[in-house]
Amino acid sequence: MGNQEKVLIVEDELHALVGLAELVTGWGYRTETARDGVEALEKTQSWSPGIVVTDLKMPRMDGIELLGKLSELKQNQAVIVLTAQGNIQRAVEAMKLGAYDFIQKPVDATRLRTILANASRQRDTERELEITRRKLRDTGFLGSMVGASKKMQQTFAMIERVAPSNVSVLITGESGTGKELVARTLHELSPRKPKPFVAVNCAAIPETLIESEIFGHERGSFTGAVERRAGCFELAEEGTLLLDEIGEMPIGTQAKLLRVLEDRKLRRLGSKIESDIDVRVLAATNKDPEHAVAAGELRGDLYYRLNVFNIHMPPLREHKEDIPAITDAILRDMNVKHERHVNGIDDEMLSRLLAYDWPGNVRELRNTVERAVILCGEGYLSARDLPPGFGSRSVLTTPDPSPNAVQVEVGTTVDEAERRLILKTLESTMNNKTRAAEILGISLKTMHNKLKEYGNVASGNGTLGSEGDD
Ligand SMILES: Nc1ncnc2c1ncn2[C@@H]1O[C@H](COP(=O)(O)OP(=O)(O)OP(=O)(O)O)[C@@H](O)[C@H]1O
Repeated sequence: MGNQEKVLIVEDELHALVGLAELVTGWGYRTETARDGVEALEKTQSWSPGIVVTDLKMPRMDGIELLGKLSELKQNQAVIVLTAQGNIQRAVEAMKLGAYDFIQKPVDATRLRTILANASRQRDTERELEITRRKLRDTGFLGSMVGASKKMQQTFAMIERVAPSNVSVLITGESGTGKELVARTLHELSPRKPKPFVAVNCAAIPETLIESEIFGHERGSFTGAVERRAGCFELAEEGTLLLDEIGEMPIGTQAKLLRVLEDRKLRRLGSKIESDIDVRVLAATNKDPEHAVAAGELRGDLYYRLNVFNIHMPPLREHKEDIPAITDAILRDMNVKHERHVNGIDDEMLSRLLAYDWPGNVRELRNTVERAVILCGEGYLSARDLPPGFGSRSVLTTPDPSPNAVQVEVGTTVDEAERRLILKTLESTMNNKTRAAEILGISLKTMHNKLKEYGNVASGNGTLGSEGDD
């Protein structure tokens, strides 16, 4: 066979150990041996086997403990467990802990050979994927994220480092910098990938509903709770939950959230029963979390619980060198979305994009390019396809009253004047509600409530309470 896969065989019974090692070496694998879990751990560190075949019952450290330690180290070995006859529960336990497969003793050589061949094939595929991922990262891609600048490469490295584990991550950065995209990428690169990713925007949900939205409720637990409803935690079971705009969550709800995170147990509103949960929790905020803690908007203990790792997204103006590549990726998306055939952008447009400060960050770039793709349709985008007045001023930082003025005649009610101002500001931010709320000095929650009043219902793709980009 000539397979050069490295196989570590762990067995306390010397006779069996030697026999297995000879067998496996005879099939063309490189083998090493260990007499218990402790020795096996040392060998995995120094020799990096792709496959570990281990007995369960051993002195010092047994097979189950070894499995746990290996999965903590995240070296992704395929672990094949040897179990005593009739001890199927232990085998099931091992599979739950991430073992690749199990085989009963006395070992059937044909079966072991097949399992090893399959495990080795799977390892090859994983390695190829890893190489492709690394190549892509070197050229500036991580999942759907684009960025070859030093700042983005540092972010990518951090994402790759923390993605496979279960730790909480607090993602900070200005609005539109890609915080939600980071959360999705963390999920995509984690073993939770096949399970749901649920995002909930805490600012977009009225205070009275937020607890039921997050924790779920039983029928009749409050007025309006006509039927039992699963909350975000349950929807994200075994997957990942992003709590967006965490600083906007009411303080009382923060206390309940902290308890859920600490106990890993959940009780729906109005229920007496607690159930175990397995959800990885990520949080995002565009505020400075330390200021939010100092201002009493974010509980300090919750902040420390969520901020096990911090990923800070830089504003686009600090990594403008990524603008061409990000624009390219957006163009490809928009061609598909709007069935257009745009090939690229011309030099003048590119220099205009590079000269601008992008207060709305990548979201603003995305909206600008989308508009241009719709207008242009095919060939190359040119400066003509940019919005009127683009770049001559920053609509978001220094509003110029002339093009964005709101007409308010005497006799207009205060409510109506407010409505016009809110809608006009929203128009100037290309429907970016977070930016508009910032400009108006109101909370995002108030913005959403107002829009609901005006009959403009917030939409989002799979995001509960999302403000939507487009
Ligand atoms: N590095 C990137 N590469 C490609 N697209 C990006 C990148 N960063 C952000 N985007 C895109 O920009 C848009 C805004 O990103 P996202 O919604 O993740 O920002 P955010 O920081 O969560 O914003 P907010 O604070 O307003 O919720 C999305 O369409 C996202 O796909």
